[in-house]
Amino acid sequence: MTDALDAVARLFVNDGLSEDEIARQAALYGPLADDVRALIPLAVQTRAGDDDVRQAREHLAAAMELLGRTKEDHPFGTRFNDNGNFRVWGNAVMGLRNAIAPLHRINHDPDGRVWADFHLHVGFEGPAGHTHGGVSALVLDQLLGDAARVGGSPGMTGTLTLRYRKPTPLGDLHGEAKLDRTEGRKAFVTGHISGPHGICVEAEGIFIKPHWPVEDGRDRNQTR
Ligand SMILES: CCCCCCCC/C=C\CCCCCCCC(=O)SCCNC(=O)CCNC(=O)[C@H](O)C(C)(C)COP(=O)(O)OP(=O)(O)OC[C@H]1O[C@@H](n2cnc3c(N)ncnc32)[C@H](O)[C@@H]1OP(=O)(O)O
Repeated sequence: MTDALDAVARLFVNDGLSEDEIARQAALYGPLADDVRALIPLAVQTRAGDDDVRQAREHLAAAMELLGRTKEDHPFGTRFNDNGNFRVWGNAVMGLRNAIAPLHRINHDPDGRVWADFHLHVGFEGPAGHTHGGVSALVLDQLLGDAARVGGSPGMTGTLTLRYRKPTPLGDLHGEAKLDRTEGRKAFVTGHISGPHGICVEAEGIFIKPHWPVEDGRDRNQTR
């Protein structure tokens, strides 16, 4: 195992938390991330003047001082308990504790399709008024990877190919993905993002199951 893969495995931890404790932490830290998320478009759009911005920054500095008093010194990783309650709370796309994560929830249909309705605020802008192409790739990487996992072939992204068919607006969007087939350790997955005027980005991905044993979390809860 390489050092990098070793680090992935080390952050894959059964922390033995009770369901009550997980619920307590979700109720405590989820709203904190929501508040920070709400700040991002405000930083882009506020018209506040010198005094208000200075005051707001003092409040934020005080909040950062409070929050920084005790903290972990490593990324969140993947945590789970004996019930198979998996948590990826630091995940960039759907982490409950991650303020940049645009997805609240990924839904799983019985036929293996995974999908999410989500909202991209102005902090995700690329071309004027539209979604940054890298953000579409970010969301599709997660959706396609989750479809591979749900289909029983969890893996790292080997190749992700995108076709940007038309500009993706900001705002309310839909994304979905489905496992097409597997070949050995490779899972071939397709998906897309659509907006009010149809499909904007199509994706094909190859997800490769690492050599080391992976607990895939299939048929288990995976909370944001
Ligand atoms: C303990 C925890 C473990 C967790 C594991 C994941 C579980 C996921 C669960 C839930 C997912 C939820 C959703 C997540 C979504 C987000 C995912 C990301 O963002 S992942 C970050 C970006 N991706 C990387 O950083 C990969 C970096 N690359 C690598 O680590 C390796 O290159 C890896 C694992 C992709 C392949 O390495 P090899 O050593 O296993 O590959 P070789 O043995 O050489 O090849 C195996 C087969 O795959 C093909 N292959 C190899 N690399 C390929 C590639 N890049 N694209 C296409 N095919 C490739 C080869 O041609 C070969 O095919 P032939 O068996 O001969 O037919």
